[in-house]
Amino acid sequence: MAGAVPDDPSPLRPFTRVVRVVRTGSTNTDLREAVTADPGAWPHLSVLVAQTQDAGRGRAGRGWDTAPGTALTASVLLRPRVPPGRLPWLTLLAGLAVQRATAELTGVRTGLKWPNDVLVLDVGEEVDGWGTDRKVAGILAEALPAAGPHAAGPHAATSHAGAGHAGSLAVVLGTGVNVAQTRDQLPVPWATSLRLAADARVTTPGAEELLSGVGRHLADLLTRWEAAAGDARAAGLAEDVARVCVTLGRSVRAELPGGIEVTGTATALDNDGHLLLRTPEGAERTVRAGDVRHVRAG
Ligand SMILES: Nc1ncnc2c1ncn2[C@@H]1O[C@H](COP(=O)(O)OP(=O)(O)OP(=O)(O)O)[C@@H](O)[C@H]1O
Ligand SMILES: O=C(O)CCCC[C@@H]1SC[C@@H]2NC(=O)N[C@@H]21
Repeated sequence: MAGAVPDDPSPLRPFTRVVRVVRTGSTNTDLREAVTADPGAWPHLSVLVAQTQDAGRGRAGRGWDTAPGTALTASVLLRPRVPPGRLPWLTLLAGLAVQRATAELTGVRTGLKWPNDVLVLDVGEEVDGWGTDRKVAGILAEALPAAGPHAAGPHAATSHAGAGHAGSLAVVLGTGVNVAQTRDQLPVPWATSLRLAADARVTTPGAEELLSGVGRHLADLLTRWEAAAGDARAAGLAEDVARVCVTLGRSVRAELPGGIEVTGTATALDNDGHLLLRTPEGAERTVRAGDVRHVRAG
């Protein structure tokens, strides 16, 4: 990462450490490398934010393209005190934090597409796989391999009993939000930005303001999630996610790893945050990973 700026003297709450860079390839790649090299320097809820990202990464090896200075591109280091099996919820909870912050700051109606997309709802012509919704943000969660005694960091010192692996998991949670792009600056027809989607009378929030909103919601959701040892249903979080997850109730085509395709109606999220589908034959299928496209019923 080039042009590292010294740590902010008045860090954005609730982040524990804020590092800004002017320009880099990928904040996820940088944060992974930095945490691996010096785990003790990156407490739970540290954030690395870049003004410009030149080689952003999306899910499934795809790129994440944002014109300089038009987007929020940030990665947060988390050491969630939950059993590893509950980790799929993290992407959904981060999506919920972004959904809430974007809606709150712009008045734009946003929702989640399982598992990692934040959408602006009902704003355009039909686009295959996206309906009339448009993608405004994406989440890329990457778990780090367990490391030595420092891996738990200071956060682990407060770990609650019963979480088992308390503090030993480290996850880099990347968030990309399209803030101010014009139509021409967006890489795909199903993308939008907050500026394009918001009422012209609304001032689009800056990336910093957005980051602060996302951080506040994320910290709140994580506290509730950890208090229930990762059981999102018990914490009432599964319901919160389901309320804004527009994939549920839709006809979808899921492309599973290995190229297998399953179609059906998305009915629910299971206890681990996986998507349940009811196939036309009446069978139930669990989608744990892969791409989901929203298709028109009938
Ligand atoms: N700023 C952005 N906003 C919304 N979506 C984006 C953005 N940048 C990249 N994408 C997404 O990334 C993908 C394009 O990335 P890339 O050019 O690496 O794709 P690819 O691997 O060639 O994709 P595909 O297999 O979909 O053709 C698209 O699927 C698109 O959803
Ligand atoms: O929708 C996706 O496929 C996920 C996109 C995630 C993009 C963010 S931008 C900040 C962080 N750094 C990256 O290289 N990727 C994530």
